[in-house]
Amino acid sequence: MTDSSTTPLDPDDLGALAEAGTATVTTQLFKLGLRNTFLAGLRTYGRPTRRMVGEAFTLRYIPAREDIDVLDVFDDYDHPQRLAVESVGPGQVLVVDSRNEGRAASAGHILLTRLAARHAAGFVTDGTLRDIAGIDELPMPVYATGPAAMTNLALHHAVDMQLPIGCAGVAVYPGDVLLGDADGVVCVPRHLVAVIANPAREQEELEAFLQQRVAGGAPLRGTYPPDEATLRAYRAFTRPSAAVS
Ligand SMILES: O=C([O-])CC(=O)C(=O)O
Ligand SMILES: [Mg+2]
Repeated sequence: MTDSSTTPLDPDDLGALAEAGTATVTTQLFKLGLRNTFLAGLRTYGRPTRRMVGEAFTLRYIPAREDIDVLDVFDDYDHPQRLAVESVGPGQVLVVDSRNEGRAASAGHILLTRLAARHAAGFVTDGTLRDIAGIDELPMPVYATGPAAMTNLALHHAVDMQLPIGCAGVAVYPGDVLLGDADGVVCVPRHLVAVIANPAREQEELEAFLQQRVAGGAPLRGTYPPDEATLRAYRAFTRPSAAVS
């Protein structure tokens, strides 16, 4: 296993991923052989002004048991769910393994309001959320499968944090980078962030050019993927002085 948890992250690389978006980033990871990086089936909530990008802070739920998971356990402020919310650092994304179990919520408006106040970059669960109307007003991006009113204790037992988890069928290691946009969330293994940042930026710029050509009436043949003539036109468009020499 690659222990990349200490690989430094360059803010410029994170910016490049955020600009590129999840579609381009999943393609870049696919080019490296990684096919299972997209957390499928999640919806986006909140009113963020920017795309979600940040390192994963993981929290794991296992199934609740009636004799252990009673409402009184929340009297303990050090309950792992509460502790996780109060431990996430600025710019980190709290990502919860809820086992795709949506019949009880992974969190609610108060916990996610606190997370936003701690300047977290976002919240991701493969389960559901309660108080969804309030959550949808938060300035922080939130991803979940939908709403459910029942509190998490009914079916979830928060057991540990900052260990590798599965979320929506994808392995998420603490410190991996989660990128979210309107398509959903992709998990970028931390050591690959620097590898794909520039290629992702280049793919995004080229595709913006191709998109304009197709919108202007160009057929797919010769344009998408671009043939030599289209690539020459692209280079002339991006570097006019280099193209004439
Ligand atoms: O009990 C819960 O699941 C948490 C909750 O409602 C909230 O954070 O507002
Ligand atoms: Mg609530």
